Amino acid sequence: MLDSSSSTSPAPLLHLEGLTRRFKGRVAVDGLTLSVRPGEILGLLGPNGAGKSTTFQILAGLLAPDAGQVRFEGRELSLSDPALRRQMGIIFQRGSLDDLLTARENLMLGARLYGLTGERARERVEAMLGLIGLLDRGDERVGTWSGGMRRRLELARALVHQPRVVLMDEPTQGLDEAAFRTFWAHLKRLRDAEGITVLLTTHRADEAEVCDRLAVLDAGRLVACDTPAALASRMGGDILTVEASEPEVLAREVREKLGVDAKVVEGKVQVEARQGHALVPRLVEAFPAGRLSSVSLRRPTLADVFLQLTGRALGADVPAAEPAPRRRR
Ligand SMILES: Nc1ncnc2c1ncn2[C@@H]1O[C@H](COP(=O)(O)OP(=O)(O)OP(=O)(O)O)[C@@H](O)[C@H]1O
Repeated sequence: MLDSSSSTSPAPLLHLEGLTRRFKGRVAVDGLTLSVRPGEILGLLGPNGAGKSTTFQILAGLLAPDAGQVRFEGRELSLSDPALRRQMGIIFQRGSLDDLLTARENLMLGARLYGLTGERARERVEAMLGLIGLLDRGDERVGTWSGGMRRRLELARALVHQPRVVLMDEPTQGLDEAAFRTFWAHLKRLRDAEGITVLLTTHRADEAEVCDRLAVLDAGRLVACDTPAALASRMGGDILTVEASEPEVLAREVREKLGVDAKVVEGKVQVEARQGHALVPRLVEAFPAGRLSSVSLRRPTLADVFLQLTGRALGADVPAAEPAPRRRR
């Protein structure tokens, strides 16, 4: 079962059933079935080309699926249905703020687009500015703002009409570590304050770690869906990484001499081992001085989980001409 956490789950707010989209015969999204629970932050995780943006665009009503359906609170809805649109807030990968307007004006514009006017609109604009910690900056034009402040404002604008679901396509793309952390602190605060459900796309392992659940996509297919902790626990133990001048040769020798499964990942020899610390001295003893440039040990990340699930690094693109691999279990 791909969605291994579904048995105890509440009724889904949003349910995708067999969503499929092809481009010139090539399948970008391949029979995607996925439930998003009320109040959760669900991340669609996968490398470039996995089908995340295509899924986002289908849900945002920008692209028609070739097959499949979407249910909102159990009702089948067309993705262009205004009733569904009003329940959604959307943040696109490329920002869409008006640089010549102030933060308040940008939010007011967002409110008006969804039919909010007068005192109600003003109340929502002020509440949103407060929740993203920018109340005292509201009268500044946003053209000069940092990437992190702009993303927070986009988040506030997506929520100004009180949607139930927020869709975000790579929301923290290009943000530095500090801006990334601040964005997520505000996202979680807004989720709690407004009771929203969030579906986002990401290819960042650090962003995947902070989602409540992850749907792992590879070549348009769902390969796993679970909490980050449950996915990480699928890895047997520690990750030992060895840098050396001839990694392929070293990996073969490590397999032969130590009887462990060593492979080359992004130019370094990598071994997954239950007792990683016990392997370090064996490794150093087995190879003469100078063969190994460095040896390091760490806990597995979601990038390692992705590699194990798909045989592909999260940072790598899905090759355009490659036929979709067979589904793994
Ligand atoms: N408009 C299009 N025309 C043709 N092929 C497309 C189009 N949009 C997406 N594709 C192809 O569909 C596949 C999935 O792309 P998609 O953009 O959904 O992946 P992604 O996981 O979002 O990657 P990225 O993070 O790079 O956006 C890729 O092979 C891509 O080249």
